[in-house]
Amino acid sequence: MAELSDNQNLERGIVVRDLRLAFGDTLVQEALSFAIHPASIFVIMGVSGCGKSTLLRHMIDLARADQGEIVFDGKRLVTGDRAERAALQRRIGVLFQSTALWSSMTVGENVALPMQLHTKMGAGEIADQVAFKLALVGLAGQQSRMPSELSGGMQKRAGLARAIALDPDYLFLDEPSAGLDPITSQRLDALIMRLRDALKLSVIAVTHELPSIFTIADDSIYLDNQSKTAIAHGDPHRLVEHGPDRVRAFLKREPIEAEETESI
Ligand SMILES: Nc1ncnc2c1ncn2[C@@H]1O[C@H](COP(=O)(O)OP(=O)(O)OP(=O)(O)O)[C@@H](O)[C@H]1O
Repeated sequence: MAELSDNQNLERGIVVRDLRLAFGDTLVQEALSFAIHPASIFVIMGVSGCGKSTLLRHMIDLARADQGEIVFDGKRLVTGDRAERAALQRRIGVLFQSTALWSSMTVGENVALPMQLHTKMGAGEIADQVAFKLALVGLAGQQSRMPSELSGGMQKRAGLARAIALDPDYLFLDEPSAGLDPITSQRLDALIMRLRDALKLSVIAVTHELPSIFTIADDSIYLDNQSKTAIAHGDPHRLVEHGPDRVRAFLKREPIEAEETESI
């Protein structure tokens, strides 16, 4: 992890320093230090239960670590005052695994909601923005559909349109391809990369879908279940050849050691 030292003071982007994640006395991960560059896709990977979602929840300020810090564009997340944290929240878009569209609202109303709640935009401007965001995710003209009428892949796209409603700089995705067939999953990967490029988004994705990892990740971190810390950081194409044994096994889908299997 020596390369991290070069990235510890990003003016733009996210820096995580010496983060410790625990539930009471139960350690999940510790000594996590890494940097995420602007307009890149960073994948958090590791076997089930290693702490990927827990790390993501800390990074979007839904949980507080007892040690370490998370810095967005040079500003510490945890010690920032309320106004600063609220401003930062607006720059973060999140797509949870469940997508969580409001089922009683149309797709258009779902995407409009963050703008109604957090901006002073008028109805016409919001309608324009909704149309623009839906077009960006390949759902042009789908405003009046109900979420239940959409396929799983379309629901993810609608969730993405809502996640980017406020033009965030950071987009967090928790298992974006979960439950999707391989083709739909591939299309979602292409969309995520398009959003990175078109909107200069920094995307932070939790996933253990190997095809997705190799397709979308500019950079990645592997959270190890045994040592409770990150044991690899970098481009997955490099890690699959030159990473530690457990990381190569994970990326090659080879059988993992018995002690690790027991904790799954
Ligand atoms: N609220 C909680 N209270 C106590 N322990 C928790 C809580 N949430 C998660 N854990 C534990 O923390 C560890 C990490 O969980 P987490 O969900 O972050 O893993 P994950 O890598 O995202 O797993 P998966 O890939 O299966 O979603 C697990 O051992 C889990 O049981």
